[in-house]
Amino acid sequence: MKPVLYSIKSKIVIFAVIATLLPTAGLGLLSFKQNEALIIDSVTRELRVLADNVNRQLNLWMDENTLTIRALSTSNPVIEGLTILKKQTDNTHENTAKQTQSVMSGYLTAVRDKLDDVLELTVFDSTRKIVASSASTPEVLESPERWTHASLTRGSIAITPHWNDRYDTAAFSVIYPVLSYDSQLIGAIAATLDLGIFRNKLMETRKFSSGEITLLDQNSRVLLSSASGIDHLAVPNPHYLESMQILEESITHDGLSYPKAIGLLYASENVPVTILVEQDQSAIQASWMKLRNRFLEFVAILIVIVTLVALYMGHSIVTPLKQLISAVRGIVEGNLDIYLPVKRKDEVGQLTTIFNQMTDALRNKHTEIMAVNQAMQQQNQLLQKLSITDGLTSLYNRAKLNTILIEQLARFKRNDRTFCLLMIDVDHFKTINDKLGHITGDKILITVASALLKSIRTIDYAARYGGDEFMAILTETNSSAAIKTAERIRSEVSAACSALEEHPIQITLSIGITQSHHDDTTPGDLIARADVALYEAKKRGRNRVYCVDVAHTDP
Ligand SMILES: Nc1nc2c(ncn2[C@@H]2O[C@H](COP(=O)(O)OP(=O)(O)OP(=O)(O)O)[C@@H](O)[C@H]2O)c(=O)[nH]1
Repeated sequence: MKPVLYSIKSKIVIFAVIATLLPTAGLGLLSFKQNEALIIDSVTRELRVLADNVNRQLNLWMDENTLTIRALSTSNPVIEGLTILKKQTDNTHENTAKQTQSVMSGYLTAVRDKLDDVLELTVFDSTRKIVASSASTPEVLESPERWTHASLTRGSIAITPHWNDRYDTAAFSVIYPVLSYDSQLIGAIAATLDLGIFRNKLMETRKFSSGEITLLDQNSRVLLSSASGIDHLAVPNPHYLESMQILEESITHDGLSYPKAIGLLYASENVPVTILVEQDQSAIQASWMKLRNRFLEFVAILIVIVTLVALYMGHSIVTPLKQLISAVRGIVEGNLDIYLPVKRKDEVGQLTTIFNQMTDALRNKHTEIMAVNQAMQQQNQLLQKLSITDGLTSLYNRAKLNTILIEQLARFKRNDRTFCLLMIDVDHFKTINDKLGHITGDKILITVASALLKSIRTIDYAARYGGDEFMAILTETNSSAAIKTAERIRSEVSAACSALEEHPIQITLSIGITQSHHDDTTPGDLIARADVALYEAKKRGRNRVYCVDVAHTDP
């Protein structure tokens, strides 16, 4: 049996699977690559929109607070208080100064209490000395050297956002100049804003995206984050610090909010903070993996379907082929009574039809050949019979007689079983012929042959030696028994010829007999002795039997 791999069915299945798998896998890989790029692109776009949104919110928040503090810087209590203090400093009225400071502090406290975003309000005089504050111990602001006269006249100074331990929140201070009614710089007002309040806005913005938003200070430390569990002032990994320089570029990194993230850094316009937006990369990968698994499932199902179809196709080809092979084997073994039912109209059906036609033709030819064979056999048998038979009498002919004598001689030498040869001649047959004609002569010869055959046993042989001469071989018979048989022949023949319907005739026979001798080597030896015996019978007056092997009395 050949390996299964070489069968037509296996080849069809292997081809079908390869033909399905190669293009599907190729297209799948291509589409994965494109999908991956599309997903990353789409996530980056979403993060950019989110960062834009946060930036806008931050600007709005800053604008609102700027308006409020600007309004405060031009409020009467602040301007008048600073004007009074300036004059009192000049005139050194200490009590009045303290009273004015106290009034101003009360005013600032009242204002701060009304503003949710403001943690603390502090007023400085033109020498950058604190004169009033809403806080009992005002925040120590950055070195006053930074807010020089020139810088204040430009509008405002923003102090870098930082974590304020006292208020336990991310704070952001802004300083605005205070001008007198005649536009002289008489001091400044500093507002410390609560960035923590902005977290609610971040959370609102985050509703529209699955990304997390984190605000970083200028040292890349966390000020505020929409994600829970992020410590303030946590320092992101050094990768962030590098990324700070690559603003607006999406990066994949060890995230702050997620183990692996796609993130975007964005510099805020009005507030000196960096906006970091991040999205969980594993979630993106999970959706990609889900897509990949769907694709693999699809490919697996496709391969199963293709394999089943290929198996069915292979089966539909191989099964009829196997039937044909088995039928052809049957024909080779000689069974022509085979018919295969034609169930299909395709090439296999055509092949089956042709096969049936071929077996029909073979059957017909076989029948013809068998008939011819039989006729030939009959002819052969006839020829064989004719070759050993005398045409007129149907007795054995001379050639067969010769063969029988050879066999009998051999047998005699082998078993020492004596046999006798009788040479029989119709007396005066020429005269009969002449008188009655050859046709009647033939009938008489046939009658003599028939009577001869009746007179001997089935184990004996009778032959026509030629003309009116016949031979009889009596097996396992000695001379005396042969003489008796010869006499019986004579009387049988005589009786038969006398009883002929058209020409009853008196027929006599002369018979010469010899027994087998041990020195006989050829049939001729026996025939010669039988001939001598016949001659002697004729000589002694015909119508008698003479045996050379027994003593006869003289006639
Ligand atoms: N009708 C017929 N006659 C045959 C046939 N064969 C030989 N004969 C004739 O048989 C005769 C034989 O005669 P012979 O053998 O000469 O002698 P006979 O007349 O029998 O005389 P004896 O034998 O001496 O008594 C011949 O006339 C042959 O022509 C045959 O097949 N048919």
